[in-house]
Amino acid sequence: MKKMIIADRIVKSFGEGDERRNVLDGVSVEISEGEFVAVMGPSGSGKSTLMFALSGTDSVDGGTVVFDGKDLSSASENELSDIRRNKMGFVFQQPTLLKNLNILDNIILPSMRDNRKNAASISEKARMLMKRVGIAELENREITQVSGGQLQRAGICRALMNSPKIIFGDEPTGALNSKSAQEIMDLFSEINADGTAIMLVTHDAKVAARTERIMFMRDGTISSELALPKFDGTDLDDRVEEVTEKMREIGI
Ligand SMILES: Nc1ncnc2c1ncn2[C@@H]1O[C@H](COP(=O)(O)OP(=O)(O)OP(=O)(O)O)[C@@H](O)[C@H]1O
Repeated sequence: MKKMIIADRIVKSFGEGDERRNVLDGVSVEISEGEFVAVMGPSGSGKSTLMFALSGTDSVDGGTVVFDGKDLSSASENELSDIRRNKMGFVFQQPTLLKNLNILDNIILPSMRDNRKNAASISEKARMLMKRVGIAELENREITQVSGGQLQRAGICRALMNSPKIIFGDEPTGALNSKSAQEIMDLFSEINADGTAIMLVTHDAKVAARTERIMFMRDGTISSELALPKFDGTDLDDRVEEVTEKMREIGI
């Protein structure tokens, strides 16, 4: 598969003077088109920082990140926001939806700001996605009138509006009960089966077990990886056991 992200020895530091330290300490990562990967590791090991660096959300202090052939460190702010808007989708633990807008309007808002498409086709696409993720009947609901799982489905719709090449998820199931979390993971598996790459930061072995490669971070580096076959929906318990065993082995 063609490489979509090639990060070479990236360094990201925070703090001043003696306090300054490398939160990413020379990390090299490659993610292929259509790949489904997870990043695990202890709190503070640099997982979210890695995600923000690979997505061009944050600049790096050393090394390079090439996304879809473009070196992000030489891209202008406009180019970066263009790439993020058109080629990447973001899903967070708590979807950042606006209280005074209904579900549909929240989903279409970022696309509406981008004037290149017309409102009717944007709404049509949003309704198609809402149907696909099982929230078609909720388009007029306020965001306070739906469950956490339904809200996350809306967040996923919003992330899919521009048909991204990759979805970055930072603990996307972290605020959900286990049933909703598994349903959201079913949805991610389907989205990935359609060809969209997904990178999830997670503490949850059940989430990571759905992916095909887990990168384990420690102190700003990737200390080990675990490769798994593509998930076909059948052997989740065995996969979770394999991931849990690996976590035990490396002391997470
Ligand atoms: N903007 C920032 N300014 C200063 N320090 C930061 C900043 N962002 C992250 N850090 C520090 O970098 C380290 C790594 O943070 P990061 O959020 O990447 O960890 P993580 O592995 O995702 O942790 P968690 O599992 O708790 O979310 C932490 O020590 C954090 O305090």
